[in-house]
Amino acid sequence: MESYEILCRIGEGAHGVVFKAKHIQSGYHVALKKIALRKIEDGIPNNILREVKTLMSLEEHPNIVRLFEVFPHGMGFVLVFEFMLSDLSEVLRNHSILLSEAQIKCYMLMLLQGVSHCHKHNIIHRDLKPANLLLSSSGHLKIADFGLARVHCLAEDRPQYSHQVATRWYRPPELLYGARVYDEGVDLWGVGCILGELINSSPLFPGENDIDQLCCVTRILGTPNEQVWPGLSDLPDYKKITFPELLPIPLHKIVPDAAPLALDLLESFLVYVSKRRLPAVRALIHPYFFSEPIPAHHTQLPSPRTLPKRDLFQIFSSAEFDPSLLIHPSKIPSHVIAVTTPTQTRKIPKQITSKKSTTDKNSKF
Ligand SMILES: Nc1ncnc2c1ncn2[C@@H]1O[C@H](COP(=O)(O)OP(=O)(O)OP(=O)(O)O)[C@@H](O)[C@H]1O
Repeated sequence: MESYEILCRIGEGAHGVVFKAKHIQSGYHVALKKIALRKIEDGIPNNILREVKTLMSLEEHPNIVRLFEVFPHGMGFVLVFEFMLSDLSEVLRNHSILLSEAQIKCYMLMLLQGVSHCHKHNIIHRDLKPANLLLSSSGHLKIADFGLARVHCLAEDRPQYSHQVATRWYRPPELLYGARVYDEGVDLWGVGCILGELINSSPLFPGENDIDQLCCVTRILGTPNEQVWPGLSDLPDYKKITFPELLPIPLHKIVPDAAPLALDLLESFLVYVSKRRLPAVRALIHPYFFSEPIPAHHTQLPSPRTLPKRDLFQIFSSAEFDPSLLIHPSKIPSHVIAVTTPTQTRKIPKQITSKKSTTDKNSKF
């Protein structure tokens, strides 16, 4: 730990706190994930073991976050990652950013390159979502959070996997129906959801619970049956859930801003049968990426530095935040508006202002 100087706290995950730190010798910034074990006998949490094993086994790749080292510390240990400024969920939450088609293509290329690298090494990430796609100061997108990743077994007698993986909005239908045997298609569904979200600037399937999640999917793809999805009725939870017979809605009605080739790519990921989803390595040569507008260079992406502070978003969207306490702009004396920027005209209630100042340390920027 003496090699690092802690600069600030970035955030907290299920198993530990993440800090921004400086590697004293090189001056490089890193992210330290401190994992504290409550009792030594409990051992290392499975998620952490998976993350370390997966990242150690993967060859270095520009679109996978780098794990520099792991060392014991106190009652736990520390994972040292390359430091990333932001993540794709922050870009998507920022409504002042309207991504161009060329920029969306650039994000998708980087995502697919990372996914294809994982799949080439038989690793299924199982939790692809915008918050796990970190962005570096140079605009590179890197897949992070391999806590749910596992090595995909190609043998016939494959072990059964947990179906409680992948954050709900990005969870594929086979997992929602309780499948225990699944493949890389799990990640390709997530990739499709992310592409749709980048184009629409809102999630494609924002289910409120697991059943509602399946409803969101069936409303768009139509109610699945044995014809479109052979083997569906054998899935563990198939009989527990019945849906009215719905016909699919053409995707161009759901993603109206998508160009024809973008729709074609999207359609090739969002299919019920996992094996029919377009593999990442083939998606990389889809005509979408070779047609005008060509993908932007990563330096032409919105700079994470220009994104508003993460904590301000968290305050405005938190349960404690009472919008009725905001003063309507028409009620603010004109001289106040004249000297403030648009975001400052939002009057922040006292207790929230103080919350912000305490959490400000957590900001990534
Ligand atoms: N390499 C990194 N650089 C900068 N920030 C990071 C890095 N890795 C993680 N973070 C940030 O640290 C915070 C905690 O991350 P962590 O991976 O521990 O948990 P999580 O993904 O938020 O949740 P969970 O543990 O449930 O998966 C998040 O805000 C994440 O974006």
